[in-house]
Amino acid sequence: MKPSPQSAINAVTGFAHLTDLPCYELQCAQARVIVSLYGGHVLSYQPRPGQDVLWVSPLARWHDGYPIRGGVPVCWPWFGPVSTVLNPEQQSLPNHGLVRTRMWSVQQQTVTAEFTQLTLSISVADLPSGIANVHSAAAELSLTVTLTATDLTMALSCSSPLLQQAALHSYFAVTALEQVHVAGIGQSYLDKVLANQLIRESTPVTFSQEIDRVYTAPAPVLHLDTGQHRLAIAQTGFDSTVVWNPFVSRCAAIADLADDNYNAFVCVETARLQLDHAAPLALSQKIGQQVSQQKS
Ligand SMILES: O=P(O)(O)OC[C@H]1O[C@H](O)[C@H](O)[C@@H](O)[C@@H]1O
Repeated sequence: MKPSPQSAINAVTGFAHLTDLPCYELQCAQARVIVSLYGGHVLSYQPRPGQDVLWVSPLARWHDGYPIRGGVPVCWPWFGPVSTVLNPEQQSLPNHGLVRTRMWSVQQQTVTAEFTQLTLSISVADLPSGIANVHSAAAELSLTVTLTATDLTMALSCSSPLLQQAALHSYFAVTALEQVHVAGIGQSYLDKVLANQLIRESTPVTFSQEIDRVYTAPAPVLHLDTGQHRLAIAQTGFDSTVVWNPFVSRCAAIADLADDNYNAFVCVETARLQLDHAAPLALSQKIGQQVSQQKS
């Protein structure tokens, strides 16, 4: 099929202040996405010019082993501090897995009039023994980013039946933190601020304190009002959704966040966290605007 002049994929260098970062730019109609090869990391999603749905920290770095703060980090094959189930030898291993700080390669590019799609992949051979005992060869992880005129889908997959966790750790830009609303997230969560206490609460999540929650029964489609956008976040292959905002004191303690940056984002993270059995991974998050309620 002859590609539409409005759909394209181009290699570009740099995004915002990360001027030497190798990236790809996807376009479809008015929509635009930037994907970094470092981390296999979506950095920007503009459904229309000038309106970024995602947020990247002005202090984000990518050299010296830093994961990029913002966008959509890929957490794999564990989430948060590594579990001793995956890491029985208790090696010193980074938060959120191994692939946020590695270079990925381009596997496939597809450009049509209806969508633009880029697949990145990475091969990981140095899995800790709790994963490698189940599957000793290198594991292949791929991220397929599909942009249409109306939505962005990120699909993370690993066909090996591994004991594996994963998350698409999206940082959404917000304009008024106190008005941010997440609908469909459910009423039960493990509160990481309270040592993983299980809480059941019928009131909606609000962001007036540090929030770090693993929601255990979220709906397949969440609705996020960021103040600027009303977004539908569709999830597949997940067992949890993590909601995070560091608020004042935790934000001040994080080196690659400015002190007031907690006001600028909330994370809504589509996650698979179970460690009960080894299985292939197919996790996706699709971000679309609720057109009927879109704010100008
Ligand atoms: O600082 P990072 O390793 O990027 O993690 C940032 C945050 O990610 C998730 O939201 C976790 O639930 C939080 O506990 C963690 O603080």
